[in-house]
Amino acid sequence: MACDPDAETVGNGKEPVPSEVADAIRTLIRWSGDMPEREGLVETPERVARAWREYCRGYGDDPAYHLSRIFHEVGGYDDVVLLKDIPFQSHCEHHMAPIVGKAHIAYLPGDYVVGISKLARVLHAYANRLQVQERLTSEVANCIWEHLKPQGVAVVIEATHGCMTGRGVRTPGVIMKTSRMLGVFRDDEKSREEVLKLIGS
Ligand SMILES: Nc1nc2c(ncn2[C@@H]2O[C@H](COP(=O)(O)OP(=O)(O)OP(=O)(O)O)[C@@H](O)[C@H]2O)c(=O)[nH]1
Ligand SMILES: [Zn+2]
Repeated sequence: MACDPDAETVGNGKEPVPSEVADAIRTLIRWSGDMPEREGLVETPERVARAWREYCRGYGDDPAYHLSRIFHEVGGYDDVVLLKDIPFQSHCEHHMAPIVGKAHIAYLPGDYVVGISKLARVLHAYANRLQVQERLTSEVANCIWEHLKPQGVAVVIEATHGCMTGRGVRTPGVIMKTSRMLGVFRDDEKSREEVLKLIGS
């Protein structure tokens, strides 16, 4: 079941919800202790189904596509490019609970640069799936490494996990931080220190 990556069409009420999906959500509501037939919950299964299609629209969004329009470096700029504090939402694959945070994506150009919004698009294409934060971090870095062919990539992600706040260990305020460094940011300590200082997180 592929998702349409376009948020304008996914989850906007136009897509029919298969009856087995709505039935599954009714079962979950009943198992949670409520009555799916009561007035306020009658339309909830369809809403929830569409909401999940929207949360998971990344399955229909090819991250590499966003890096398919790259261009030769312009203006002699040969230093780090950083997109900082990119907000994102994802869902953990263990509990399907929200992961909410921000990402910092930096690269040291090789022969190519890319429109800066495309880095955020790559992030969202992977984040809008069921994830673990470590894999999300690696996937974003690897995709940029492979398709932009830079000298270095650094991806740092800081996020809170709903499965640790509203349930389970119930420890609000905890931030999980992950990083993935490739190329010069992995191999050269000075370059790594510089990019981490620029990210400043
Ligand atoms: N490493 C990592 N762990 C995650 C992520 N999201 C959720 N988790 C953890 O996944 C683990 C699943 O552990 P289980 O013991 O199988 O599940 P559980 O009994 O619900 O665990 P508790 O959350 O401790 O109640 C938990 O420790 C979660 O905190 C993530 O992105 N990365
Ligand atoms: Zn979880």
